[in-house]
Amino acid sequence: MNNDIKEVLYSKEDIKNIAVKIGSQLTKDYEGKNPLVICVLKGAFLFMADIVREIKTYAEIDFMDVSSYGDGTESTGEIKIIKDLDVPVEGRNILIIEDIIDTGRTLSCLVDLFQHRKVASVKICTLLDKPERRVKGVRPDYIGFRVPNEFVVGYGLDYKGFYRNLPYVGVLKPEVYENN
Ligand SMILES: O=P(O)(O)OC[C@H]1O[C@H](OP(=O)(O)OP(=O)(O)O)[C@H](O)[C@@H]1O
Ligand SMILES: Nc1nc2[nH]cnc2c(=O)[nH]1
Repeated sequence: MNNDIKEVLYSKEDIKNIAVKIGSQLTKDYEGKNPLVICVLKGAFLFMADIVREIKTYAEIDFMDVSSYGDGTESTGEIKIIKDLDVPVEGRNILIIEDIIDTGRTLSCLVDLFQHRKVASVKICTLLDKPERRVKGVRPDYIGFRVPNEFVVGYGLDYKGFYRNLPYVGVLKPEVYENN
């Protein structure tokens, strides 16, 4: 699997360090606010697990499964809610955890949904931001790294279901796409 990677962009250590840094900021920002921290599945599962352990104040967690990519690397422009939250969100301080923001369609849809559900606040924490690809005006509040306009995999991010279990974020070799 490692042989399919052209370049490692963020190592396991880079990711650990940024999770500690963002976690410490979140601890300060959410002290006394009892946030509901929401993991957007599947890609954010590893970042969620790392980031919540760095939030050193009371926080509840929940999961949503949302899909915006039908196959491979191209956006379909459609957002599907596959699994909704287990708890009501009215009046809550919501912190959405994402692995990547690309076109912004997924987050734009989610922020609208939470505002419609009358939350007290909604903020976004993403490991990766790819601002060059934005078609919706979504601005994350906490960003791990700004990535170039390349399709990245690893640390939760997949290509056709694979590579999520890589401990780092990297770029696939072109021949991997060509052979698929
Ligand atoms: O900004 P956008 O263009 O909307 O893209 C970002 C979304 O794409 C990825 O999810 P994906 O739908 O691939 O599902 P997954 O997390 O299950 O891999 C990622 O986890 C974000 O949710
Ligand atoms: N795996 C992966 N999923 C994405 N979804 C939106 N952008 C990306 C990306 O660069 N990699």
